[in-house]
Amino acid sequence: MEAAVRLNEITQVYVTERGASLAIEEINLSLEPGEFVGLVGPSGCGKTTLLSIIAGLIRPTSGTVQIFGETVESPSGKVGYMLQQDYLFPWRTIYQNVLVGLELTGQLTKANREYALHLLNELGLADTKDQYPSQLSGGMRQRVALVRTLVTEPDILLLDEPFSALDYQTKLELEDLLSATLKARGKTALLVTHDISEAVAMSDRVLVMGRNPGILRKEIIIPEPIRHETPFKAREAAEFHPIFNQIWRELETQERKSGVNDANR
Ligand SMILES: Nc1ncnc2c1ncn2[C@@H]1O[C@H](COP(=O)(O)OP(=O)(O)OP(=O)(O)O)[C@@H](O)[C@H]1O
Repeated sequence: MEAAVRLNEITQVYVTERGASLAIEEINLSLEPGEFVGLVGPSGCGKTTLLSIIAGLIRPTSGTVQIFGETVESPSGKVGYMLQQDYLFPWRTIYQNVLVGLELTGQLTKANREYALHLLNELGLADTKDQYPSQLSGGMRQRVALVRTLVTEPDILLLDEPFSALDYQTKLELEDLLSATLKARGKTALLVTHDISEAVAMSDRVLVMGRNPGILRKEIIIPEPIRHETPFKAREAAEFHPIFNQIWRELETQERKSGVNDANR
C-alpha cells in the first residue's frame, strides 16, 4: 500500500541574522493511510517545522515529502491543518467561516455547502450556524475549526496542539469527537501535543523527538487494548500507565541530553 505521507531525509536549516541553525536533521517517516500518529518532544525540537514541511508551507533545506506518492512542492489539497488557535473570522457567521477554505480554492458547490451543513450537524453545531464566533465557547469554536478543515475533504490531517488552549473536560470531549470523526472517515492524522496522555489515548503509535538538532528518537507502538477504546476510555486500560511512563522517561532523557547540547553550544 502507498504511504499517505512519506518523508525522505528531511533536514531544515533556518538562516537568521544570528547565523544558521539546524532545526531538524535527516528525518525519515512514513504514515500509512488511516493511521493516527502522535508526535511529542521537548519545546523547540522542530515539531511545528515538520508539520509545516508536510503541509508544503516550508520547502525543506534538503529531502523530499511525498503525499500518496506525489512529491510536495506547494500546499496540497489532500492535507488539512488544524492549530491551537481557531483563527475564525469574527465578522463571519459560523456557516460562512466553515466555507472559507472552499471559497479560497474555488470549490463552493451546492454539494459542498450541503456537506458543510451535514458536518455542522454531525459535530453538534447546527444551532450555531448563524451565530458569530464571539458567541461560542472555546470548545465550540475548535469544533467549528474542525468542520472548516474537514469540509475540504483532506485525506491527511495535521493537528498542531489543537486542544491545548481548552479546559480539561472540553479537551477530553473533543478528543473523543475528533477520534470518532477521523476514524469513521479513514483519515490519516499526525498530532503534535505536549500532553503525553492525549498522545497515548489517541494514537496508533507515538514518535518521540529529540532536540538540537531535531531528530526522531523513538517510536512507541500503542498496544491494541488502548487503541480499541475511545480516548477517554483508553485511559482506564491496564496498559495505559506503563506506556505513559515509558514516554515520560524518554522525554526526560531527551531534556537531559539537550541540556548538555545547549551547554556545549
Ligand atoms: N521561521 C524561523 N526562523 C528561524 N528559526 C526558526 C523559525 N521557526 C522555527 N525556528 C527555530 O527552529 C526550532 C524548531 O522550532 P519549532 O517551532 O518547529 O519547534 P516545536 O517543537 O514546534 O516547538 P514548541 O513545542 O515550543 O512549539 C527552534 O529552535 C525555533 O527557534
